[in-house]
Amino acid sequence: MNLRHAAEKQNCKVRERSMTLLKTIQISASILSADMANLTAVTEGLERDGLDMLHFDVMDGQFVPNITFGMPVLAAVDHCTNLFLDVHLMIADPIRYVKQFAEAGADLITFHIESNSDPAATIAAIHEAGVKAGIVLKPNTPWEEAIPYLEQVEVVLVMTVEPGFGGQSFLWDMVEKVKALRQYAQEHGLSYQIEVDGGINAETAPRVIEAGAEILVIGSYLFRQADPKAAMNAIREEAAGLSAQGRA
Ligand SMILES: O=C(CO)[C@@H](O)[C@H](O)COP(=O)(O)O
Ligand SMILES: [Fe+2]
Repeated sequence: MNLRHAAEKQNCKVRERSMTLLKTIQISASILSADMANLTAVTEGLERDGLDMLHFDVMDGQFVPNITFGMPVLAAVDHCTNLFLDVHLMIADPIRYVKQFAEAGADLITFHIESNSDPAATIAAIHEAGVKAGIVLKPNTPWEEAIPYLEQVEVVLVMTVEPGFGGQSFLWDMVEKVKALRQYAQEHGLSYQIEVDGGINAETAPRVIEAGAEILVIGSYLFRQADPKAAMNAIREEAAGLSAQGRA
């Protein structure tokens, strides 16, 4: 019995997942900062609050110094939510696990260009599994290294902290990287979306939105909020304001 079948045995609601990768700001909540003992309740609360995606930070203790969770946690959450599941693989050899994460319910799989897997083959494997694909760039990796893959991916994830841990401070230099990737997409008629991850909060969100980011991963800031719905809406309103001014 595969993971999907195992999880289907749980009496969770039937998925009716909408395609959420639209040209609007999307908030992806990093469950790294969530109360893991109450993940189902946390997920249901955020879904009610209008969250767009759930972000799974998968770490293997090799590619990054931390270890988190894998397919079983994803599969369990998948069958209890309609939210779009955004899986960020911080693992040494992502291509080995693509099929398993797809079966566990991933809607988007992003992997690091700095990992050991061949990027083109990994993107192809993700697409073959019926999942959207994205490449991730660490802060010190020049954005130009992504150029050979930009026609193939749906998402480019710009790390705005060093991968490995939640709760770090935003690296302001990364705003220029987002701008460069947005400009490249415009100049070449490409449709990938730019996701940013790390240190996103009410102060940094407007700056990355202005630069061209459309998917914001938010962990510690969101889970610190007494009213996450209000916090998400404030960021969306700010984005709408920037857009109305022609700044986003
Ligand atoms: O991928 C990572 C860290 O490696 C992130 O997804 C963080 O978990 C985001 O957390 P905050 O910086 O928002 O607390
Ligand atoms: Fe992440």
